[in-house]
Amino acid sequence: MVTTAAAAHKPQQQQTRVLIVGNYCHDVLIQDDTVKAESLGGAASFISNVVNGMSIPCNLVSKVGEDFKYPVDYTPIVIPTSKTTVFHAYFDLGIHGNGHQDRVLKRVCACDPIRPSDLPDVRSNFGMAVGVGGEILPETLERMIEICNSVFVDIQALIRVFDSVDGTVKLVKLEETGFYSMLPRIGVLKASSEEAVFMDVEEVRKWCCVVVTTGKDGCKVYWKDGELRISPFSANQEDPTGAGDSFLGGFVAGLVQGLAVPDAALLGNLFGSLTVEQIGLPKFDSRLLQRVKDEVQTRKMQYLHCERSDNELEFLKPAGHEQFQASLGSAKLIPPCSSQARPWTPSNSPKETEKTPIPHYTVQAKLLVNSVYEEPIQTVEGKP
Ligand SMILES: Nc1ncnc2c1ncn2[C@@H]1O[C@H](COP(=O)(O)OP(=O)(O)OP(=O)(O)O)[C@@H](O)[C@H]1O
Ligand SMILES: O[C@H]1[C@H](O)[C@@H](O)[C@H](O)[C@@H](O)[C@H]1O
Repeated sequence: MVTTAAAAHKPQQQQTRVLIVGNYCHDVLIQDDTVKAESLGGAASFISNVVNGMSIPCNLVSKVGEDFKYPVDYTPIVIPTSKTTVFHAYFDLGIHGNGHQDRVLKRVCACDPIRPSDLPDVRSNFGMAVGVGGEILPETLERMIEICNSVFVDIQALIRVFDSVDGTVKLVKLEETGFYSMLPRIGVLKASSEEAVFMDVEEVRKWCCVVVTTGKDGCKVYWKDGELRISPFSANQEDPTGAGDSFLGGFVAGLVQGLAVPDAALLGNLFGSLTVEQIGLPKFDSRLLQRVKDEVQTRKMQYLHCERSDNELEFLKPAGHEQFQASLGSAKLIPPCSSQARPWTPSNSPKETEKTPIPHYTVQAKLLVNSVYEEPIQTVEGKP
């Protein structure tokens, strides 16, 4: 893996494998002025969901307020003087501003930033800077670079700014942020295709690996000397929320287990495709997860016949990549252990007369159909 000079000089303490840094949040999905669903959100929750699903040990640093309302595997830091970060996602088809194709996001509450002193005093193999609401500060990323062998960054943690009146998420150019000079010391920068236009990919790829996710078309990996398109898996999209986060979780899960970049990106595409098929935080079927883990083990055995370096990202497609893709694709076809009712989705917006039963699609999300939701939707903290 990419090892930074700073990391190489640190005393080798016990390592946890993956350190995820970013705030949990409350997601509210809205269409036609109605709350359609609420879910645990934040890139940290989607990524840990995948990494845990793949049985990879990790540690997570997140801040929430006392109003935080979901059960989670990694206890967040509770800030008594702050509220949990809240995002409202508007799926109204009429809204297409600000480069968002499928939804407009508004941050209506923001919890405190994560500071260097909040990070554990223990080395990690992979650090993931995955903020959603501006909680990753330049000094936080600096500290992550010091304590992690390789740092993966979601560009959304770096380039989001928030409208001072209604919290609408806007993006700024990466060069204009205080993070730009750190690029040579990070391992991978991940962006969606909408976010990628806010950086000069040709410039950034000279410094670190760039992965651009392209929705139903999969993703593209750029590095100094080359680029590769990685094929998608087909999916019936219900809700795009968190697809990029789950992609990053799958990608890192693959790399942690020693897969080459193209194979790890396939795993990212797989988890991205599984995520868009459910609303909010997805619940992965246990048989599917087992099969994916088995396929990864089989793939690793195939690597034993190839000469590979242990401390650098391997970019070239290893022999058998297409077979690995087919195996993961067939894992996706395993019927789920239990069938699920079809919930509300941005694309199948329910008619007034439809009475959809409330489905139990994930333990950590609840669905409000033609809502009996009584609290007013806030557009900005403290304002109706
Ligand atoms: N409709 C789809 N069909 C199949 N795979 C998809 C689909 N949408 C997304 N994916 C997978 O998920 C990955 C991430 O999707 P996308 O590029 O939309 O990220 P994103 O815009 O960052 O998502 P979000 O902001 O909602 O987390 C893609 O690279 C792809 O592998
Ligand atoms: O839960 C979601 C998810 O993490 C998205 O990737 C992010 O863009 C949103 O801000 C967040 O509310």
